[in-house]
Amino acid sequence: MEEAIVLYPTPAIGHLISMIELGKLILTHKPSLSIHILIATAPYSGGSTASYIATVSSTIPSITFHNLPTVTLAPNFAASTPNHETLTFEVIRLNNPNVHQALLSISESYSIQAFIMDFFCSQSLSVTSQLNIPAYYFFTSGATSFAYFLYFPTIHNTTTKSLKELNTTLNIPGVPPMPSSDMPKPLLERTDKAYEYLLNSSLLAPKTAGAIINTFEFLEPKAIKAISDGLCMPDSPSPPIYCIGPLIADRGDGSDSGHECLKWLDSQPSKSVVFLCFGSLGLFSKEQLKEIALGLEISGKRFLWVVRNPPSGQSQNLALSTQHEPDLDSLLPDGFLDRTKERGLVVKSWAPQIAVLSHDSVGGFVTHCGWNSVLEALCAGVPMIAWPLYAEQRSNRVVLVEEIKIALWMHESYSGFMGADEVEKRVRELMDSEEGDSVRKRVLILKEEAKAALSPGGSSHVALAKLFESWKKSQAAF
Ligand SMILES: O=c1ccn([C@@H]2O[C@H](COP(=O)(O)OP(=O)(O)O[C@H]3O[C@H](CO)[C@@H](O)[C@H](O)[C@H]3O)[C@@H](O)[C@H]2O)c(=O)[nH]1
Repeated sequence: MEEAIVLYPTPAIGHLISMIELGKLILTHKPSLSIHILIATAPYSGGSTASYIATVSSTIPSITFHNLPTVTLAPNFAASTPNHETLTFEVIRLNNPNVHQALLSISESYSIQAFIMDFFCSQSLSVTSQLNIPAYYFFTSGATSFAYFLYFPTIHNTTTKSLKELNTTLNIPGVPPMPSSDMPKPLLERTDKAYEYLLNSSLLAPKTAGAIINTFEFLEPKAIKAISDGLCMPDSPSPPIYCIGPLIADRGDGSDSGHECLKWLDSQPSKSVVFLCFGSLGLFSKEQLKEIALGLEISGKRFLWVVRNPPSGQSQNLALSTQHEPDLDSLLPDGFLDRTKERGLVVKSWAPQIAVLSHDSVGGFVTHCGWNSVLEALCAGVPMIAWPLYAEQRSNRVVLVEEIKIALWMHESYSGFMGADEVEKRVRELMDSEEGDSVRKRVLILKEEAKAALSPGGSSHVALAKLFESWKKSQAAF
């Protein structure tokens, strides 16, 4: 019987693309395998993945997508939940019968070697253990985040308070000193449903056959060592980890090449442009957009800025529903576009980020610190300014600035507001100062190390080979 690997990403673009890239990577080394990818209904919109999936589907015959039947959240569920992560967990929970059915149907024609699920899909472990299929986590953020997720049950057991009340610095093996308030939002509140789901994903880690992480040894050596030494799960056996990254989307189809912003970049001097883009979901208030505009204007620097409409109603600064094109004239200061037209371009809603970061004219990146954005900048050798917004991005900022030293810190007010003077100061600092030079040099070293990690004999290449070996062993064990 032909052998297959089944992948189960969460539908969010920041999770789904790197999982599909993992499928492609597996195929380059094991072309005889068949890759099956289960796609659950997206609980919110935020970055369309349809054209990317269509391209993969039509160009790589060994990858088959299985759209799981649509599940419906209870009425008012979305409105009553404080975190978008909870919506994802709920969709995954409701999909368990569909996953069960899909696995049964795939196994009629294939021998399933492994089931690789997103860390957020841990509830499907009950299905895979019932069917005796070895299951692995795929962790789409860095090893440092994985280290604190593994340690999270320990933190949970040592206090009855919520992290948001602790106001302390957490000392977690392999993790730089972490202010408790910089932990991911769903971990801050004990009564939050997402807290319970994430705690459960952490507790279930020892039941997996291993965890695949989108990082590489040189990038996060301390976290990787601490996890491998079992320090992050003091009370249970830690799963083996496979750091196979960096995995970033390969947009080799050239679909982005005609975008107006790339043509504009062609006319800008080398390394002169600061790119500002805030992930698949990031939104700012109108007041904040105005401050960014003023900061960019007084900085005198060239810029390319992706602007979206401000949040409305329940959306908590996140683009969880379909976005309308922003009306730039009403959102930005009077005359801003005209005054900066020689050196700046504002793009509405979405830019081809990977192509932009790889363009020679781009010299800096103001980012929300989503892990894919970080890896994409690193692979392009572009230094960053860290402006975290949601999910685990505040802890990523600590790691990027304090530990890896490829980003500058942006200092927000207590409410999270960033004044024009701060925007101006950091942009100038990145482009013109010694601090900027220092992060630029460091990111170029990491760019080379990333390539080396993926090359034959490199750490990620070796980790992938070990992962393939483990499939044989887990098959034997099941
Ligand atoms: O205008 C845009 C905006 C985004 N992107 C792409 O969208 C992806 C965004 O991914 P990421 O930077 O990781 O941000 P999120 O979409 O916010 O990703 C979620 O998933 C990540 C991986 O787990 C986490 O690190 C983040 O905090 C979490 O919010 C990247 O590939 C970007 O290149 C574009 O191409 N154009």
